[in-house]
Amino acid sequence: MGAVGLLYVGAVLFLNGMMLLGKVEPRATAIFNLFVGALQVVTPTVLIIANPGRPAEILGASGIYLFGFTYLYVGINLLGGFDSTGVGYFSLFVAIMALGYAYANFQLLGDPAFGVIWLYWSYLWFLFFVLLGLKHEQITRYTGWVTAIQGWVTAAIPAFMILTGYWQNTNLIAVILAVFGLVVFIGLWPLTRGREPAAAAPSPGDEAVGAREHRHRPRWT
Ligand SMILES: NC(N)=O
Repeated sequence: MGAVGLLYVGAVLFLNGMMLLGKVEPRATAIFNLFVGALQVVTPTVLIIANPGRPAEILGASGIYLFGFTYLYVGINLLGGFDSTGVGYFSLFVAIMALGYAYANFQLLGDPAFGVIWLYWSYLWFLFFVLLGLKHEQITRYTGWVTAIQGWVTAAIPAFMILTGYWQNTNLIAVILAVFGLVVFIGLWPLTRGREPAAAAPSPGDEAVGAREHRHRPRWT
């Protein structure tokens, strides 16, 4: 059941990445955050109720709320136009907790591939903290790319592999993911630097351009 939710996590991360890259209007993205946020609160609740007395299942399910609440929080923030610092500092909490879940996957649950995936999520939620909590908008484009790529690599593809029975040899998958993450997320840094969208405040002669930028820029930063 967790894999079904994870599939749609892939979609919401992809959409959020596209929003940060200025491709999707923030309020349109907000609605899908509400869908997936609700799904990722219902899913662990059902898993916990269905698995009483199974600590490993409950441990696995407990982490899903970190993300369900993130997506609900983002969706409501974007629709209401609220300040992003709450989501930003909640993301710091998620980034720290994700290190604990990475450890649990490596040491307690015997799933090194998901250990690495939790490290990816810790990194991404730390970027959300820097972007939304500390408001360092210069990493918007970098964060957009990392978010969209993680949607596929940490969620949609693993979920589909689990659902189809191809999620095997998790030691090998862990090594591939670790190398991929290091190469791509370091390589993206110089490629995305200095290529942020123009500043939000347009000059008086730029009204039409400024209005267009404003429509497409995520207002959660
Ligand atoms: N599991 C996540 N990142 O929603």
